[in-house]
Amino acid sequence: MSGPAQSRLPPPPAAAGLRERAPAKVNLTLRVVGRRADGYHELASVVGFAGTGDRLELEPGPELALVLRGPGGAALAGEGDNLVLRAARELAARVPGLTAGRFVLDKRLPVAAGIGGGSADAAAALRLLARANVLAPDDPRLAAAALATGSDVPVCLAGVGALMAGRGERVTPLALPRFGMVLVNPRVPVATGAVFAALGLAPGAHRPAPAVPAAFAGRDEALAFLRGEPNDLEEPARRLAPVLAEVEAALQASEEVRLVRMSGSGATMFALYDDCRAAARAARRVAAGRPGWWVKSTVLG
Ligand SMILES: C[C@@](CO)(OP(=O)(O)O)[C@H](O)COP(=O)(O)OP(=O)(O)OC[C@H]1O[C@@H](n2ccc(N)nc2=O)[C@H](O)[C@@H]1O
Ligand SMILES: Nc1ncnc2c1ncn2[C@@H]1O[C@H](COP(=O)(O)OP(=O)(O)O)[C@@H](O)[C@H]1O
Repeated sequence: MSGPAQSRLPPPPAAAGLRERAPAKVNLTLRVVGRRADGYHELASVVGFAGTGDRLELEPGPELALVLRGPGGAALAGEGDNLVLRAARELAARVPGLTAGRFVLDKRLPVAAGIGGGSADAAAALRLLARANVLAPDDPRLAAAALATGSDVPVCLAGVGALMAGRGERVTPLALPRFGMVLVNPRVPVATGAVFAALGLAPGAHRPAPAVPAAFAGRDEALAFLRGEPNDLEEPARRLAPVLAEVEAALQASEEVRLVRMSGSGATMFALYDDCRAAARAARRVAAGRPGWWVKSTVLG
């Protein structure tokens, strides 16, 4: 594999390559249960995946390259290293002779939004490289490359509902009921590190980890659990992004909504509904008169 190149134009011809979806990650709960000596925080988070996300293609070949497309492609083009390239390099460092190739990222998710868009892209890159190089999905080098790329990449690599623990390296699958869901991002980017810093937890601190059921009997049982387990990053994120109060109010205005909460370090908020039609109705109402916000009606699970 030779050095990476990153470009936006010209658009490539239709790739005859491999394709993967990179779904948005949603932290349904997020408890910060400690802070390690290295500064990272220990988490306990129930994570689900949306029916919406980015899309990534790979044309296998000797060169590592990335082409950015889609509504969010331009914004990322000016940035330094993309997480797709970082993940590929982390895997190449662990798999001698890895065949890489040209990635084409269709960037649809808002960036720095608490829904792990970059982590989902990195995980999709690892899945594509695994397919191109005939690596087993449980090859430990994939897990190691995922964690070296970012704390959220292991759960995105699993790509199923899960309890995420530690810095993000412990992922235990957890079947979640299906919900209609609306994601709203007010287009205010929030840096993950800044939100953890604003939490102000002392190094070495410990809090009790929540007891998480092994399974949920249905939506009502899941909601009863979720309502009792908040997102500990929501309060510091609200201080950094006061617009979150407006987002919450807009989502709470629907009579059909079952739960409204922030995902990850924000500023995307999610709302859950019993079905897709209720979610679509709510999304239309929230989007009306707010052209600057990203509002997406989708599903959880
Ligand atoms: C908060 C979460 C919840 O799922 O999601 P996002 O809001 O980013 O989507 C994740 O833990 C984010 O994971 P990720 O975005 O991969 O974070 P990383 O790149 O590893 O770390 C970014 C920075 O966040 C802080 N960080 C991250 C994870 C963690 N468990 N403890 C931390 O303290 C550190 O300051 C680190 O330098
Ligand atoms: N493919 C990518 N998609 C999104 N962000 C990326 C990507 N590659 C690198 N980044 C960088 O990673 C940071 C975190 O992005 P993202 O994963 O969208 O946010 P979050 O961790 O809050 O969910 C961004 O600020 C951006 O600079």
